[in-house]
Amino acid sequence: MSDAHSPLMPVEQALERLLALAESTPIREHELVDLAAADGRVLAEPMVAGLDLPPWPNSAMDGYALRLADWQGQALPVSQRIFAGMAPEALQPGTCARIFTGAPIPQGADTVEMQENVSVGDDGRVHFNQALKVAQNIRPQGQENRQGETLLAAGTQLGPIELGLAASIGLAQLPVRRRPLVAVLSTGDELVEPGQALGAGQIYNSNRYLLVAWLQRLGCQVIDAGILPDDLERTRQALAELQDVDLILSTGGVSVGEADFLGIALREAGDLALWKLAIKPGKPLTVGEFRGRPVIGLPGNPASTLVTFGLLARPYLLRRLGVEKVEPLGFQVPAGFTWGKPGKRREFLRARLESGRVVPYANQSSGVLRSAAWAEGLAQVPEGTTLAEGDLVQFIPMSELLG
Ligand SMILES: Nc1nc2c(c(=O)[nH]1)N[C@H]1C(S)=C(S)[C@@H](COP(=O)(O)OP(=O)(O)OC[C@H]3O[C@@H](n4cnc5c(N)ncnc54)[C@H](O)[C@@H]3O)O[C@H]1N2
Ligand code: MOO
Repeated sequence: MSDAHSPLMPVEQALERLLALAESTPIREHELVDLAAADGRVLAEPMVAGLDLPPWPNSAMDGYALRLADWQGQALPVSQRIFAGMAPEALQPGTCARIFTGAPIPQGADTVEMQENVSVGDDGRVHFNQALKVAQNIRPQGQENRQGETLLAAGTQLGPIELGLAASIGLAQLPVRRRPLVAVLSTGDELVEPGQALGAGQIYNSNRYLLVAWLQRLGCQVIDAGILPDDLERTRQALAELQDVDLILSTGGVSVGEADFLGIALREAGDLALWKLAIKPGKPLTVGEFRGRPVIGLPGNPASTLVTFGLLARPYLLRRLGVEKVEPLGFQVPAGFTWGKPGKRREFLRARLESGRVVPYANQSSGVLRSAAWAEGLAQVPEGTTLAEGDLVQFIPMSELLG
């Protein structure tokens, strides 16, 4: 437990602790899934090529294949036509073969000339108009990979590129870690589901939709536990219904308010710590366990939910699945703004790139989710610093966080 006067925890330390927790509760079970269903899943074993790719030398151009040693400048007759998908015969000595892109090079040929550089005589013979070099325009067998090579490490997050690569070596299914089962809880008597009428003092529950969609992108199976009422007994009942989940992920009720029934109910049968992080938005974060199940409680302000999930809960979940590289890629961009007052917390500004400079959304309140919809990424203003225009700031594209 930390009190109001304890120092704020640097985000690096929070991440380190969460990753250590993740490594102590890995989700190891595997399943085989069809490629078409494997997007967003995490590879459970190294992906090893069972064949050379390409499996045979093939033409990189539409043109003519010949054996360079057979050619002393004379026109060559065409002895066969080879389309992609055909199995050619060996090249007859003293001839060339008409060949198309992707078609196998016939045995005996070692050079391909593109059709733009030849002329075909009335007798059908092919005149090669330029100097030729052996192996030109030929994609050699195994140029992409050799049989037995590991193409993807275990722990790789699968996306369109990895799935294309798996297909290219003929794999129809891949072994992946099972989907983490995550229960999403929203807390707050003020919350109403979209589609319903708003009463006095009520707002729509936006965090639930943000998190459910995001978790699904990360390959999680989500139990949507809905909105918890600000009522201790009903909160206890709702928690009791969560069986065998890998993570209880809540939003709201983690600050110092008086209606933190989720926190009370979780503590009765678990162990929770309230961290105060040196980041803005996203200062309060609850971390612990309930009946042996891990719990992460994110702050309720929507931009705080976004930042803490993206910077902390996402890497935590990925590490539980064995993903090594869990931190988002960022790069340095000149600031298109000034920052006059050094802060105690590192600011993660919802920002855009305009003419190569970082421009923050005008209203950075943690209650304003629109700031993130407008933004292309998060720009970091380190704690204790001021910034002049043109100073470099770290920028994390939103796309790095969302998958
Ligand atoms: N006295 C103090 N007050 C607050 C502190 C503090 O240190 N001392 N910290 C502030 C910071 S920073 C944050 S962040 C918030 C965190 O609040 P909680 O996580 O306890 O969340 P709530 O109080 O339940 O809600 C905050 C805010 O977000 C709205 N909300 C909550 N859930 C949702 C949802 N599912 N969809 C949309 N909006 C949601 C809620 O209505 C509140 O407006 O505490 C500060 N206070
Ligand atoms: O940390 Mo809170 O998220 O600043 O509003």
